[in-house]
Amino acid sequence: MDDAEGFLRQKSQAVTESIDSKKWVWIEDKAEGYLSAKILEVNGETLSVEVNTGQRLTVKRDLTQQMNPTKYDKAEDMAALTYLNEAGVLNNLKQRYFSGMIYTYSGLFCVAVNPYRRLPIYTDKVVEMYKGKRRAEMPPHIFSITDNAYNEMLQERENQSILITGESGAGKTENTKKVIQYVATVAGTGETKSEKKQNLEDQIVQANPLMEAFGNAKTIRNNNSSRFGKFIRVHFGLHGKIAGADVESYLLEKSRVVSQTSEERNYHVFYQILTAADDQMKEKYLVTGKPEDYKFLSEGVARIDAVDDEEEWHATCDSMKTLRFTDEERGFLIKVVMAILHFGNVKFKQRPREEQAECPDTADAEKVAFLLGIQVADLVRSLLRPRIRVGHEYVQQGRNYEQVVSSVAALSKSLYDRMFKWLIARINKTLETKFSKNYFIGVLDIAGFEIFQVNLFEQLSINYTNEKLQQFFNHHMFILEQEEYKKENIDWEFIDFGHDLQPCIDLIEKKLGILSILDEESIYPKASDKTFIEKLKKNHDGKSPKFKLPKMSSKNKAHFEIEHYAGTVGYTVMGWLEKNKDPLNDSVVDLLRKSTDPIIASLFADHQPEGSRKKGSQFLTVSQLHKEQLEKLMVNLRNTTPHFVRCIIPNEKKKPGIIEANLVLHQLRCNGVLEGIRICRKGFPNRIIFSEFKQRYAILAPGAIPSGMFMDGRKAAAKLVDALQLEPNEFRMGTTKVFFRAGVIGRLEESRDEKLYAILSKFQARMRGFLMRKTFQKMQEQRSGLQIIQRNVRKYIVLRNWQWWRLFTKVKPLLNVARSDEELKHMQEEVNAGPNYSEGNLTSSILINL
Ligand SMILES: Nc1ncnc2c1ncn2[C@@H]1O[C@H](COP(=O)(O)OP(=O)(O)OP(=O)(O)O)[C@@H](O)[C@H]1O
Repeated sequence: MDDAEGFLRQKSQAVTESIDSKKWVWIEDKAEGYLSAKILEVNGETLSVEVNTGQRLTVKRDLTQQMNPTKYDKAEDMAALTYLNEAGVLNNLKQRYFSGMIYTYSGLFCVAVNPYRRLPIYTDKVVEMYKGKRRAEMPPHIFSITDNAYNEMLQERENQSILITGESGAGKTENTKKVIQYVATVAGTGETKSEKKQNLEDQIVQANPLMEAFGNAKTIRNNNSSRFGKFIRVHFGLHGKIAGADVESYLLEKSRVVSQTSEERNYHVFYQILTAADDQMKEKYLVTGKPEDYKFLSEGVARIDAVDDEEEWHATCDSMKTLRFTDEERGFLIKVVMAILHFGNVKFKQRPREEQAECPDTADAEKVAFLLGIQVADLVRSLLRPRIRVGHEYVQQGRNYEQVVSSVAALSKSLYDRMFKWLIARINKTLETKFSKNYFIGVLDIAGFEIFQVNLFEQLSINYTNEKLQQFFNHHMFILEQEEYKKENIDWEFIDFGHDLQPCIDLIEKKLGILSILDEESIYPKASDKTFIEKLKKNHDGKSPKFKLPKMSSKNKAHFEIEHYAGTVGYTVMGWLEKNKDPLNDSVVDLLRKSTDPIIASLFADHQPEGSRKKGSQFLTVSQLHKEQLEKLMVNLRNTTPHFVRCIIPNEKKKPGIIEANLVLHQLRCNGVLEGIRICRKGFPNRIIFSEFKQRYAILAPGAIPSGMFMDGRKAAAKLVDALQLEPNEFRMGTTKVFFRAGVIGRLEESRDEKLYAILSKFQARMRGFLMRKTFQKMQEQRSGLQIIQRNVRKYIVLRNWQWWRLFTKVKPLLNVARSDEELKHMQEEVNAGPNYSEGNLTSSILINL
């Protein structure tokens, strides 16, 4: 794994101090989320604890959360935690994040925390490592999710989807790109590319930078924020090779085209073109090259640190080339983008004493007309005095200054929106191939649940989408659980967790629900935001369980509240009817439909002038369009096996290594991770196969399973469960596994730890005794040895000066001398006797003499 290793799985997990989890708890803290505290004393339901900051407190047991034993530290799948609680989940994510491990599983979810730094975990080598590996085999990773989806698609012959959600800046787009990178590498067509022809996988990869140039912008939270949702489907042939792709986009943020806050920017492409424009381009598109010269750009910042817009534009052009855009198509995009800038600069004035605006200087309008292929006089007239239909006749209607300015903004927004949709359709055209398509993997990159200070129509749309996606998740989880329970013949009253969300979804989308009342009011000529609120109250106040009116004291001046699964959100009704109707100046649209540029003419082909909208005709409000698109998405998703990725933004400073606990907790709540845990707790989240259960917990009831004789796993497990005296509601016996409610395994683990502790202490005591006895015996032997030595020494000291002894020591050497004289004589005789010596004899004689 090279460098990647430490960021995926750490071999020897740095278990700090092994703590006894029964003596510790988590207590809530405003700043840190949760603090660890040591229990000093238990008084019934109150605990006196010492917090890790040194502070001593008395807290109610209910307000604390149990701590997981250290062996669960940095758990790769949080569903396995003994105590599934908020504090445990937060702590686990935090510990892993600080160790550089950004991916963690939480049951069906893969949670990804934005590292805000480049990690070496997305290289081709890592792709190779994950190829064909099961989820449990490898550390958590987006590659693992993708690979599993890919293999499941091939094995089960089913379409797959990967749903990536999260707040702005949480890393959705980065992870989406990693999914695409993975499939392009693993399942590429392998076609060689040439100067002229790029291979399909490159085209799919390159679609992203192009969409980002037109659909991404700098926001306070994210320098490259996608201001639209997307569902990218990569199609595969029978043998798993890429056979094409398509993209569906959702809810582009149009308001950004005409105004931004002071720290934000318009879409990247505006700045890219202006910065990269050479003299020839400036002349062709009549632009100055300076963002500050244009009203639609002047409110925000012009540059992003460390981003070179000119370079980015070249990259955008390269992507267009890869995707085979013609010069004409590229020109069309530049023309529309620049025309919008000029449109913002057209100046209008209110005529004194008249409800009529005028355009004193048409220079900018001329540029708009030139670029859009229409006549300037027609454009100005249509803006100032549009033709509207009254009954069967058309009449010219004067417009005041505000009306004209607002219709310029609406036209600019709509022009951009339609151009963006054209761009997506154009990308799809290139990614469409003749290869046969058997399955697909769809990646959904969509904004997560939003709770802001002020929540508007946009928030309702996105929260409604997330409510549907969460229902989809709950339902899916329920199906999987049900399948497992059914397979195991478990006695269990089924609950469809998806139903929990139905009342809220009904409140929004059903007949007489919020969206249908909004639509009704949008058609009614005398309706306003106020009448809409009144109608909402009349239909839902006190009648719908999820609809509430805010308390008078509420700070954010919301008009109504919805109790979503992720929390209660107060919505402020401001311009909702207008946003929903999204009216356009039909006269200008008519002009555009007759543009000399065929692509511009095609943009508004499906537009229906307001006067000609008949009941039951194709005209759709914004909310209807969204609902329709969402329904299509849900149908698509229901036909797939889903995989869920939840991205988390760790802090608002865009910096690595910092976790803002409350921010993370809020997201865990909003993105359904905690909801998933809640569901887990309702069922039997922990399950162990019989043999493992017997092996691990037999120690708790030693006599329960007779040793030395065969007993089948189920029977043995049943006997063991019996002996453990578990409540009937705490477990279920399946056909291969025992299922437990949340927390039961934790208790068993604790008892097992206690038992092991007792056995081990006994064992240790015995061993210590044995060792001590051995040491004692040795010491005793040493003592008697010492005594012998001492006795001898003492004797020697006494003997040393005894006269007889001294005489003996002196005489003894003399005895030796007499003996050696005799030997010498004997040898001499031998020598004299003759030369017949053997070598051995000689040597021994010499040695003796020596
Ligand atoms: N896995 C990652 N590795 C390195 N940096 C990352 C990773 N994920 C996110 N980032 C950093 O965070 C920034 C924001 O991520 P990204 O644009 O994917 O967020 P997002 O959830 O798509 O936000 P938005 O909804 O605003 O588009 C990226 O530009 C990148 O700098």
